[in-house]
Amino acid sequence: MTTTPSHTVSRGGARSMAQVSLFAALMAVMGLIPKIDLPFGVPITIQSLGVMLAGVMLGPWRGMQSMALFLAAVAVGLPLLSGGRGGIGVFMAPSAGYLIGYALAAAVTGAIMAALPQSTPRRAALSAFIASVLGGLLCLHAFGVLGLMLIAKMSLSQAFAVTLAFVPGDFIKCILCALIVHTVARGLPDWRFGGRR
Ligand SMILES: O=C(O)CCCC[C@@H]1SC[C@@H]2NC(=O)N[C@@H]21
Repeated sequence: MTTTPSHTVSRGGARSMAQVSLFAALMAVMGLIPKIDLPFGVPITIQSLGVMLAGVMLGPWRGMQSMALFLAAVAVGLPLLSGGRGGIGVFMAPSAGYLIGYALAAAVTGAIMAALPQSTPRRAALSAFIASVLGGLLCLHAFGVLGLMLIAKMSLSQAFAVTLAFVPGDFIKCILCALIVHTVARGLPDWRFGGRR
């Protein structure tokens, strides 16, 4: 019978925690890049690329944890959202649906990434693109639309029109995510995208 030494387990756990923290920190760094404000209260921000990256790089569970950690830091008042915003009030603003969606979209992105081929850098990049479009774009926007309807009291068609404005930019982020995965897959061939075992 083979047993796993306890130090191996704790080393894996520590590595996992470090990766979760790293992607939460990456979101904070992305928050330093200025947002572009649009009239309806939802800014253009690079942070949605961080959501996609957390999902494809860490997988559903740890990707979601990293976003939850980031959102918890924002909720307690750290000014980590683009433009230096933070505090519980941001979860009552028109963009709150997107914010809540960060954690769930990372989970969906990660789950899709885990299910798709990644045997070569090119396949991993294509899988990352598909996972980002479905999770980091479609799923995130679904939460955004829900938030706009519940908080900003928009109709479904108004909320849909608002979210459509972000699609071209977010599509470019999906391409960037795929390019980053391609680079990581070439440089770190052992990396398990989507948290695959
Ligand atoms: O910082 C916030 O208050 C949340 C902003 C949410 C912005 C959403 S995320 C998806 C879409 N893409 C963007 O660039 N902006 C919106």
